[in-house]
Amino acid sequence: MNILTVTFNPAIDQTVTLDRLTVGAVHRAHQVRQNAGGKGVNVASCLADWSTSDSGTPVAAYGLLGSDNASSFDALFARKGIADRMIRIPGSTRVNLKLVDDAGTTDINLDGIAIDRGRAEMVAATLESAAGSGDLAVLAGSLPPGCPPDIYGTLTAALRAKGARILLDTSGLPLTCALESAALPDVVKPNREELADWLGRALPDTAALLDAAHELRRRGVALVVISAGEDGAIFVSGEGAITAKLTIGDIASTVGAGDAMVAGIAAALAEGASLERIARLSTAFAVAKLGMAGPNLPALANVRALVEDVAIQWLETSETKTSMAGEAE
Ligand SMILES: Nc1ncnc2c1ncn2[C@@H]1O[C@H](COP(=O)(O)OP(=O)(O)O)[C@@H](O)[C@H]1O
Ligand SMILES: O=P(O)(O)OC[C@H]1O[C@](O)(COP(=O)(O)O)[C@@H](O)[C@@H]1O
Repeated sequence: MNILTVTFNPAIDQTVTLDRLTVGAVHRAHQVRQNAGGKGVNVASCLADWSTSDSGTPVAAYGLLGSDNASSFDALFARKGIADRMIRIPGSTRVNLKLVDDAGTTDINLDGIAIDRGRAEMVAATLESAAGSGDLAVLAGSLPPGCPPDIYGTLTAALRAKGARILLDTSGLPLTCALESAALPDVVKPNREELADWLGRALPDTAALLDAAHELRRRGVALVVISAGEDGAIFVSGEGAITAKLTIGDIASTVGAGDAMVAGIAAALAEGASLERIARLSTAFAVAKLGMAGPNLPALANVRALVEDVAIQWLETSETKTSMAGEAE
């Protein structure tokens, strides 16, 4: 099997570190760094780090890339052995600003290069011709201006017809369209705020997250993962429901933690893992990435050690759900 990541709207992340961000003030920054990013690119980057392990799976990056500033992407793909299937288009890939101060990270994300339906269809055609039975397609991130907002639903139907499974991580209108499409993804990984936006209600606690996950499961999504930053994440499938969490001391950057988690879910699915292994591996990926500046994993031994440390709590098992349903009858 292969893992195919899809990024219609990649980004170069420019991370500026300063003491305290004050709106309207002049700041002196301590440090600035840039890295090739965007959701599917980050997922591919973490998966490539993991693929040097015994259980690694080949990864290819699909999507669109501005030809005027592609060099950091070229270097990343070459350095990590990621198959580069991104279509170059005229213009510059957006630069997203990440302002890191002692209170956290402030994200300023731009729109991206405007495209027309034809460009989106070119990506779809490349993917359709590459995808095969048992592959996993990771559809990730926002969509650039001009891209049909229902492209993820269209792609899901087409890739499923080729025998691939679909993991979706997006937000806003593309998420709404994908969840209302006739072809639902096999796996979704929204964060708490993205899902709250879609539902139109806050998700303040575990009970609310579990309800929301069940709502998606009833629609037909097999595995629902809702990430909640430092509160960890909830994982719900036919096997039951789990929360998983790991505390970390020093955080280098929270940018890309969700993408690392998606990479961990993909790596676990490639192993044919149980729900608990999915929760452990993806939480370990996310927390391991928090200690790194860009979309990278540390040495594999460190990731494996974190897998053992993840705090798991079972909220439901398939047996408890069946017996509760029986009692209700
Ligand atoms: N401050 C943190 N402490 C511990 N774990 C964290 C922290 N921030 C993120 N994580 C881990 O990374 C995962 C993804 O982070 P989250 O912020 O929810 O995703 P996204 O980047 O998509 O918004 C979380 O579910 C959690 O496991
Ligand atoms: O595609 P979007 O939603 O605009 O997000 C793009 C941004 O998200 C990132 O992929 C990071 O995402 P996460 O922090 O959610 O993992 C950045 O690299 C990028 O700047």
